[in-house]
Amino acid sequence: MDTFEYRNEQLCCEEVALTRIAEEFGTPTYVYSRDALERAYLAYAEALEGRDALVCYAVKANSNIAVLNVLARLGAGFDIVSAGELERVLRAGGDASKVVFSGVGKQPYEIIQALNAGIRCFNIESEAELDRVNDVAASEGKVAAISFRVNPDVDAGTHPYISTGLKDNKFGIDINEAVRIYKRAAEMAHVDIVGMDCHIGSQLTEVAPFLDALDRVLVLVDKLANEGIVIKHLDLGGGLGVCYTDEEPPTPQEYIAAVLEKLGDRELGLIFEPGRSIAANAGVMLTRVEFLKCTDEKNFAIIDGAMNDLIRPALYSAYQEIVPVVLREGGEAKSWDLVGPVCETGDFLGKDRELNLEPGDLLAVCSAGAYGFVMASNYNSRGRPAEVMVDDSQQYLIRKRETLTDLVRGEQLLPKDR
Ligand SMILES: Cc1ncc(COP(=O)(O)O)c(C=O)c1O
Ligand SMILES: N[C@@H](CCCC[NH3+])C(=O)O
Repeated sequence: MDTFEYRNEQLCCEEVALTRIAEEFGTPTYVYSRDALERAYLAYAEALEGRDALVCYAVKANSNIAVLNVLARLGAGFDIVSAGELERVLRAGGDASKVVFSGVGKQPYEIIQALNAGIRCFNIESEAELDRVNDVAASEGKVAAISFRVNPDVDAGTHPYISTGLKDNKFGIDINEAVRIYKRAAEMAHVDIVGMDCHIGSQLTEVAPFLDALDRVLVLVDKLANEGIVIKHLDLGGGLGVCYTDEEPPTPQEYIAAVLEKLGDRELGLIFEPGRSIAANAGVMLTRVEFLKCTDEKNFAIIDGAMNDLIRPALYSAYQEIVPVVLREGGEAKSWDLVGPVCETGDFLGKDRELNLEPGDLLAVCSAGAYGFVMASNYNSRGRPAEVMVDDSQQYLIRKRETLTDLVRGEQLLPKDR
């Protein structure tokens, strides 16, 4: 079954017509399919069956606790980048011992929280961060399990803003410095070296850059072994791309098969941190056409979803398919720019889209399950959208639309006498 498909001219998510969701919860609203999330996670888990391996879903891609809970119930681990994400994982019933903590700027309070929760491993991204983790663990009377994120200096062939494995990116330690830094860490009393990780970028559509990075990382694993430092697990990060339009990225099965082939009979535990490839195509954002405005130059469809709700088109010129929720007979398709109500010229969700539109039409912005709601903001004092999870023929509100009260929560006026 395709997750999102037309039945009787109506776009459905699993067994639920999206018009029903718009009627009940309004627009803009994010809609996720439980089944699609589960299938995407299981594609990784099943490809790794029988191995010492963990699939740590990258929480940043979609951190709604209902989404995390669906994955936790399947036994997923989680890749976090903040204390906030750890809190979400724990509230969602995630197992702390399957959590890895990535990110270049972990704060002392975040390290303490993660140590006390009993996470599996800190993915350390600099020498200064190594010192901090060791000091904080010492002050807590603990030993932190650590891995270094190595920057292998390979070109992931993706958008420059989401490429992370090049020398001039801020991520990870320089691969040429790694032996020295690992040796320093081995001398420290409050860290325990367990792994090595790398993550070279996001939305990769070829296996080759992953394998290039793996080659370089394996050379390092062997060099360390010669120094008596044993790497127990390799964490290859996330990054596998999805189809937004006509991309043909490898499937998780193909990607993992290629990795396993390269690893041969090495005894290394494996961790993956997929985000986008689990969540992106499990979700759409519903939005409604408010007005149509045609000039000599352009046809604008003004919709109720905007860059604050879904920033990828404005930020990366990302293309996401936009399709009608109800297919219309009659009328003609024209080319439209789909623009939101935010006061920015860059506020568009799609440009030059051939659509047959009338005011009031519902549209679905596709592939919006990852890096959608999580990157939403309150810019222009717009409340963030609702989120709904579909499970077979049921729809569940998993995050309420923000109200005007939510918008000013935590703010206060200066005292009257000032
Ligand atoms: C360290 C790390 N792990 C995992 C991910 C998830 O990546 P993706 O959503 O491309 O799978 C990211 C984001 O790119 C990341 O920075
Ligand atoms: N937010 C990005 C991906 C960033 C990946 C996080 N390291 C996107 O929408 O494509």
